[in-house]
Amino acid sequence: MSHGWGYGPADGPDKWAENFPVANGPRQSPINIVTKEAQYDPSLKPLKPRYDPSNAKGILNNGHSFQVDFVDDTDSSVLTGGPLSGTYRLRQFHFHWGASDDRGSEHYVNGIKFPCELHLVHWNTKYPSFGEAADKPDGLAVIGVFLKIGAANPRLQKVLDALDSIKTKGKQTTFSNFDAKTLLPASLDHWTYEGSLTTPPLLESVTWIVLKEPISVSPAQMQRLKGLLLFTGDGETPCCMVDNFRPPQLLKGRHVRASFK
Ligand SMILES: CCCCNCc1ccc(S(N)(=O)=O)cc1
Ligand SMILES: [Zn+2]
Repeated sequence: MSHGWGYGPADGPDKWAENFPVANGPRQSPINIVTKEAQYDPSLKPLKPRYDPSNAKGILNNGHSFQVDFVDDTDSSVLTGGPLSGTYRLRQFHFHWGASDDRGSEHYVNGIKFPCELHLVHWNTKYPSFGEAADKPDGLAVIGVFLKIGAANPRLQKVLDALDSIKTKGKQTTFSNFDAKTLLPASLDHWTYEGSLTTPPLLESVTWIVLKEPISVSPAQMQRLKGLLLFTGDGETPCCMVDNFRPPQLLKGRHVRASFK
């Protein structure tokens, strides 16, 4: 029994507003980033991700992506700087991807799609927990990183190698000693805007920080992502987890700022 939403014709993004009316709200994500309209903001501070590899906890197939979860009961893996005031704790990271390499990312840049997009999810420690922060306008901060087809990325390997043990929905396994910082590109130049979760409950609580520089992924590495299954397996016909991305949403008057000239 799926949790009511997905990415298929019957339960996909065009249907989400039926159960999650905020889908038509004023600050929905993702968006198409039109770089010429992004204003350079010199007041944006350098982005400071400080992650402790020992906080990595587990890896889970949640039925619509897979996520690597982190221990977030102390300030040992945090994000500060950029547009953020205060301290945001790393909670999890996950990916969105396509059935073919011509699509997969959630954000576009000047209409360009990437085959995959990585999201590192953080919550504002002014709130007592992720759950408390998740529905506050300044509750969450997500770093978006584009993946571009090219040379194999050795830093993805440990994550990809773990996928064989979480092939079906609900499966999870331990995943320890992983430095999420190694998934970030050399440059932390970014675009930033106020938006939302890109999956239900689509809460308008996310300060988005989308990095300009992509990281690489090889076609073979992309293939391994596409091998993940949606279903628990028993009885249900297995179906590959692909095209788990929401299309770009209306800006509705929002402005995107750039941290670079
Ligand atoms: C209140 C419970 C919310 C659970 N939902 C988590 C979640 C985190 C990040 C994103 S994303 N794709 O915007 O980074 C979507 C959904
Ligand atoms: Zn995401």
